[in-house]
Amino acid sequence: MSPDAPTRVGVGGEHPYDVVIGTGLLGELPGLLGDGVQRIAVIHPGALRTTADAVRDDLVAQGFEAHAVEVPDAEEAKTAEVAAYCWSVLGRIGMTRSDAVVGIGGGATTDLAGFVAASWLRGVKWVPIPTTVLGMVDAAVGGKTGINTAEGKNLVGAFHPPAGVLCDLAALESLPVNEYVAGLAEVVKAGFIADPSILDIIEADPAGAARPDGPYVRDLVVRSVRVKADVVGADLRESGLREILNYGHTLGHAIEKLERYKWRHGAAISVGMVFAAELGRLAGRLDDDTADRHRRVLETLGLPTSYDGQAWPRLLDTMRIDKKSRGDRLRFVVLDALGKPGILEAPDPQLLTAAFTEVAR
Ligand SMILES: NC(=O)c1ccc[n+]([C@@H]2O[C@H](COP(=O)([O-])OP(=O)(O)OC[C@H]3O[C@@H](n4cnc5c(N)ncnc54)[C@H](O)[C@@H]3O)[C@@H](O)[C@H]2O)c1
Ligand SMILES: O=C(O)C(=O)C[C@@H](O)[C@H](O)[C@H](O)COP(=O)(O)O
Ligand SMILES: [Zn+2]
Repeated sequence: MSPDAPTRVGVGGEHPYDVVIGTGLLGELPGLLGDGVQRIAVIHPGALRTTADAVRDDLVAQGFEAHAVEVPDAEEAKTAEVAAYCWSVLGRIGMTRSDAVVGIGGGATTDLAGFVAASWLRGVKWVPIPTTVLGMVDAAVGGKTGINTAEGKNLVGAFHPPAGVLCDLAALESLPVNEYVAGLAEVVKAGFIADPSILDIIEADPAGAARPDGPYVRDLVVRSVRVKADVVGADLRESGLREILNYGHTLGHAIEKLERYKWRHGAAISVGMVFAAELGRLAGRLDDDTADRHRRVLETLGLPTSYDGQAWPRLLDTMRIDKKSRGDRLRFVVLDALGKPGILEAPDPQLLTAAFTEVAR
């Protein structure tokens, strides 16, 4: 195998597919889309217009009828209004059940594109082409698609696995360093919940790990994708195991909402993971070293690990509508050891407050 050959990570389950990781992958797209596709809607934000146009032109050159559909940037795209705009474009171009959606961009764009694909005609094929590290290692893999509502993050959505995922690492060259670093929070998450070798790589050279053109990009992406693929291949619909991917997200999503989505997702879940580690420690489930390691590794990458102490009542209120909640019972993913996640059911409110005190500033 030549060093530039793409790595393919298989995602199992009812509708298996490949996550292809490498460079110069555009030629792989028709193969992932499979037979029978005539029309393709290429959903993308303005920031990725050049890339989307190149993909569209390439598809047209190969005989497809491809349309670029520009949507607002980042979290602004994850709204019912933007989804409705996309549905209206799909209607106008005559997209049928044998056609397909391609989403090009960060996790926000692929979450929207996947949701549009899941809901249009009750489900058409789609392929995400993630262009952020967060999109590659997490959002584009696993078929969790959705949009936000005024009440909170990702409250409307569907499980709709893609036909394949194209992670072209060359896209990361134009990604601002702060976006790259924010995305590393999900990489660190994969390290804590399942593959500690990820943490070893980062800790051995944090400056190198924090660079989108650094020496560990491919290794970190492949390892994190493997973690995600193993989990979602076994539990697409989050009936159990998949909840571990929500490590740090209960508080993280509440922070995002309070910040009106001006904080990056990765930054919010960075604070959320330190909170979850403190919760695990205070519940007597996680050892001190592993709990402390969270703050250390996240801070060494330049990620935030604290949040406004005054916000606790509002955060607590927002967390009640977290998807892991069951009725009045809050549920949190915590660690029992490195790589051993579990669920903390309905923790005592005093425990929650004590854990938050550890991240409050
Ligand atoms: N579905 C899932 O399983 C899942 C998993 C994790 C996160 N998410 C979601 O993903 C979203 C966060 O994704 P994100 O961190 O990728 O943020 P994002 O999609 O908001 O993108 C961040 C910014 O980077 C820009 N950008 C993207 N690619 C670029 C490139 N190659 N060069 C230059 N600029 C580029 C975007 O235009 C945007 O401004 C959140 O909405 C989160 O809820 C979903
Ligand atoms: O794939 C999953 O499952 C995850 O929980 C991955 C998370 O990183 C991601 O942010 C996801 O969108 C959160 O899902 P939600 O169901 O809590 O909205
Ligand atoms: Zn996430």
